[in-house]
Amino acid sequence: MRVLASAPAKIILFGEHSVVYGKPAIAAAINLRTYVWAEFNESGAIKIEAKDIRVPGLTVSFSEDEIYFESDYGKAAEVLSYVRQAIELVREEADKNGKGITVSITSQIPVGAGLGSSAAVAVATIGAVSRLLGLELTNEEIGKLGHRVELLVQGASSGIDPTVSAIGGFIHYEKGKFEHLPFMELPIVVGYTGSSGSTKELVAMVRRTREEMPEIIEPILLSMGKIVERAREILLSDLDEKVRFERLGRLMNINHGLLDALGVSTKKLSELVYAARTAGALGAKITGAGGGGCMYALAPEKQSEVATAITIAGGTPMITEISREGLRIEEVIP
Ligand SMILES: Nc1ncnc2c1ncn2[C@@H]1O[C@H](COP(=O)(O)OP(=O)(O)O)[C@@H](O)[C@H]1O
Ligand SMILES: C[C@@](O)(CCOP(=O)(O)O)CC(=O)O
Ligand SMILES: [Mg+2]
Repeated sequence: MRVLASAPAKIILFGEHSVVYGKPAIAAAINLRTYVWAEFNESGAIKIEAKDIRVPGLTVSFSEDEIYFESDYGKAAEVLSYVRQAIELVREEADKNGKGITVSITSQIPVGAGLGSSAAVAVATIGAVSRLLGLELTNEEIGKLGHRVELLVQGASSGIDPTVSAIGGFIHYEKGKFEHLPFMELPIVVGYTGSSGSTKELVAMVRRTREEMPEIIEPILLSMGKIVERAREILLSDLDEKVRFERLGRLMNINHGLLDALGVSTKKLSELVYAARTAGALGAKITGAGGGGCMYALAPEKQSEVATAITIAGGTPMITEISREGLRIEEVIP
C-alpha cells in the first residue's frame, strides 16, 4: 500500500513570536504544498528520502578514479528531525513499531523562510503515515500531533503553524484553541529575501532577550497581542473593504516595528518591507520567525507594482492565494 498526503504553507498575518507566549495570532494557509509518500518496506527501518532539502556538512573528495563522500551525520540527521519525530509519534499512536516505513518528500515551500515548511512537512508526514498504519485521525488531531513534533524538535512552539497547515483557511489562534475567520481573498504579495532563518534559534533568541529585560520585552509582546485583537475585530467587522485594508495595513506596520525591536528583522527584510510600502502597499511586515525568509505586503490594486518593487530591491515576489484546504490525502494505492 502507498499513500500520498499533502499539506500547505502558511503566512502569519499578525502575532508571530508573541503567540509563543500565549498571545493570540492570525494566520492563513497558502497555496504552496509539501507532498509526502509513505509505504512499508522490508528492512524494518525508517527510511526518509528528502528530495529537495539541502544536507549541510557534505564533503566530496575526488582522486584519480574514485569519489569519496563524507558527511556530518549529526547535521544531516538534524535536518530530518521533523520528519523522523513525525513518523515516531504516529508509530507510537498506532502501536505498530515493527514495520519498516519509507517516506519520500517533495516540497514547493522554501525552507526556513517563515512560511511554515517545518509544520507542513510534519503534518503531511503524519497524514500519510497514519493513513498507511490504518489510524483514523481528524485533521485537527493531526495538527495537535504536528504541534508535538515542533515542540520536540524546537523546544518551543505555539502550535499555530501545524494547526493552520492541518485545517487550512484563515484562523485566529490562542493557546492551542483556534477559530476559523470568514474566508476572504486578501490582495497580498509575499517577498522572499532568499536567505533563511532557523525558527528554533530565533525563538530561543527572543526568549533570552525577554529573560534579560522582561520589563521592556513583556510590553512589546503584550502590544503585539493587542494588535491581533484589533485586527480580528476589523476582519470580522462590516466596514467598507477599503477602510478595513487601510486599518489592517497600519497594524501590520506597527507589528513589523515591534518585531524589529525584538531583533528578528534583517537589513534585507526591512528593505523589502520599505520597498513594498513605497510602491503603494498599505502595510508590510515580516511573516514567520524572521532572521531572513519572507515578508508580506497588503496591496489592494497594487500587487504588480509591489511585486516589481520587491524584485528591484533584490527579493523574489510571490503572489499567493489563501488555501481553504489544509491536509489532503491525495492518493491511496492498495
Ligand atoms: N521538504 C522538507 N523535507 C524535510 N525536512 C524539511 C522540509 N522542509 C522543511 N523541513 C524541516 O524544517 C526545517 C525548517 O523549519 P523552520 O526553521 O521552522 O523554518 P520554516 O518553518 O519557516 O520553513 C528544516 O531545517 C527541516 O528540518
Ligand atoms: C516564531 C513563530 O511564532 C512562528 C514560526 O514560523 P516559521 O517556522 O518561521 O514559519 C513560532 C511559533 O509560533 O511556534
Ligand atoms: Mg517552522
